[in-house]
Amino acid sequence: MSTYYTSVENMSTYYTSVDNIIKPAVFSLLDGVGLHLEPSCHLTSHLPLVSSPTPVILSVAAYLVLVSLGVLLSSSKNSTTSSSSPSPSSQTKRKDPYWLAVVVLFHNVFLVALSLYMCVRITYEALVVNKYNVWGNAFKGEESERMLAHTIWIFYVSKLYEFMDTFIMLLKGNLRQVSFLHVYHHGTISFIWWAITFHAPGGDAYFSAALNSWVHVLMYAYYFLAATLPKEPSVRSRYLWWGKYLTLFQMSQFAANFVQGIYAYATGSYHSGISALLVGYMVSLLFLFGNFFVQKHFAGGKKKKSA
Ligand SMILES: CC(C)(COP(=O)(O)OP(=O)(O)OC[C@H]1O[C@@H](n2cnc3c(N)ncnc32)[C@H](O)[C@@H]1OP(=O)(O)O)[C@@H](O)C(=O)NCCC(=O)NCCSC(=O)CC(=O)O
Repeated sequence: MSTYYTSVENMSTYYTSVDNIIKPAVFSLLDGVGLHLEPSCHLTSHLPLVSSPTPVILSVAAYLVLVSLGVLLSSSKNSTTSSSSPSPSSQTKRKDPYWLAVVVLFHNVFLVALSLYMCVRITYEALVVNKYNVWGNAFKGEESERMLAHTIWIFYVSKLYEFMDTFIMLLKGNLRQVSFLHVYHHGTISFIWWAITFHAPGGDAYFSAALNSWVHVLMYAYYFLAATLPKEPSVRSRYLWWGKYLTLFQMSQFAANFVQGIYAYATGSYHSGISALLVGYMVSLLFLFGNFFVQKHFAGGKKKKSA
């Protein structure tokens, strides 16, 4: 028992010394680029994973290491089996192990339900309880904003949970899905929402959180269908034809956040550093998703079909 307590104590001392390095380094780096996040918000600073950037930084680092290892392992597995590569017809019949199919099913159902909850709750707290306008809202840190701030915290934590998407892709052997776009998006979005949860979990931040939650209701419903439906191309084109419009909807979301970020920056309604970060980030996502859309539905997609 005492060795257990000693090792817990050692771990916590080790974590504190790591935190003492990472936390000031991150804040001075952010200050250097004009993103002043201190002081922390009193409505969220006591919640887990908020008071310091260290947990989110370590989580992203662990995610990147695991994904790199997963990609290396899958690639070497693919190259050793390439001599006996399966025919396209056997690939369409390839089945995931039962346990993985169940995990994917629950993961997607859970995220549809959670995203729906977050979308409704954030919209209700912002527009009904706090009587926000659609855009141009400052975060005041008032008591009436507590529930909104707490739901934004759930939204931030859900971005860490969404790392599961990449592990699902790797476990299914879908290396094509583990793209730069995907890893860039998953590896950065949690840090951005940590910054918002830490300093200003309300005001105009409600807009992108509510909109993204709504997009994710549809996205995880799409993934749920994609995982449950038979792999025959005729079935997929019959029930998953709307994937193309989902991508366009995601891009419209980024465009709306881009314009909203410029509006918030220009009017000074919300934190200027976070608004500027949002604008730059949306440009990168628009570019990457635009490229994904063209590759999948025009260039690469057409080539694949004719191959
Ligand atoms: C239509 C999209 C939603 C997804 O495009 P894809 O090319 O990945 O779609 P696809 O038809 O190949 O996906 C079907 C495959 O995903 C598997 N699948 C099922 N559930 C999954 C999950 N939770 N995560 C990852 N993959 C999953 C299915 O079993 C199936 O594999 P099988 O065929 O083997 O059964 C697109 O718009 C998109 O987002 N593309 C970018 C890629 C990406 O990583 N997006 C998600 C994070 S970005 C994001 O989240 C932005 C945002 O916030 O809007």
